[in-house]
Amino acid sequence: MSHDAASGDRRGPGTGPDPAAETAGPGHGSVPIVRAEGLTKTHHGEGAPVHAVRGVDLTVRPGEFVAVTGPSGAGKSTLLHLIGGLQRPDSGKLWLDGRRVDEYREARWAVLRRRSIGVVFQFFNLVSNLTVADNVELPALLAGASPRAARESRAELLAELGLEGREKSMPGELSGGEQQRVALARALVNHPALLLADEPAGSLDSKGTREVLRLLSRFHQRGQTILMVTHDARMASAADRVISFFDGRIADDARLGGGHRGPAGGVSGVLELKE
Ligand SMILES: Nc1ncnc2c1ncn2[C@@H]1O[C@H](COP(=O)(O)OP(=O)(O)OP(=O)(O)O)[C@@H](O)[C@H]1O
Repeated sequence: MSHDAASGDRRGPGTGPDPAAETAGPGHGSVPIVRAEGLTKTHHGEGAPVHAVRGVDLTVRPGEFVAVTGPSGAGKSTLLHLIGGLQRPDSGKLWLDGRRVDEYREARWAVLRRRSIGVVFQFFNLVSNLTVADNVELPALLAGASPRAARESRAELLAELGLEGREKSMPGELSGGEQQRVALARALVNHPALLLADEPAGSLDSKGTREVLRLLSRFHQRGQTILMVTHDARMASAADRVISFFDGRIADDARLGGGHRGPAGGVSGVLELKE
């Protein structure tokens, strides 16, 4: 990562440092991985405009596992897409690891996502004509890893995710649960500061759901920051914070007592966003 976020980016208002980070101070936690202020997004489809996200303020600190739940159409996926730069907000500000990103153009977002944000979707979105190994190695190579390093990271992750021996399989030959584990490996291969998961078990049976839940919890316990959209109360209960989203707004934001509470501060230097 450049030193922008850590030292304060002085390039002007469009790229300035997160004021929350500047005022955080010792004992108040480290630089948030995500900070959104007044984010809004309206979709203009066939019918009337849909106000999917209506002024969201949100801070996610390093190591947190945050679940966003709410009824269908509440705007959960839109919020996730705004945070991952897959859609642009109409207004509001967004900082990732202290760096102002809402005005980034697509090329810059692409670099940021490749290096620092892992994304898993409900329907896996694997490249169907690439092997499992190539699906996982590709983002590492695109991010500049040597072929050898990409191979090593892929082997380590696939072993960890119980997919040893499936390297040469094509995605279509795997079960849904296995495909989602490959998608998880792909999302994590560049050690992203932030993992975004949009209904990661939404198309899996109960065994696949348990498996994804177990893996997300394991990565979280090692310090992985996760923001997950889910309908599933059991999935949400694995998080240490649950945000209820309703009609484009945060209706409730609750910390769960039992789950692992990620390191509240001091790890930004480890889990920093790389650009
Ligand atoms: N690209 C789009 N064009 C037009 N309308 C959209 C678009 N994407 C989402 N919407 C609408 O915006 C609203 C919020 O959608 P979104 O997918 O963010 O909600 P959600 O809470 O994730 O729903 P679900 O749980 O069903 O996935 C819905 O009414 C949806 O139909």
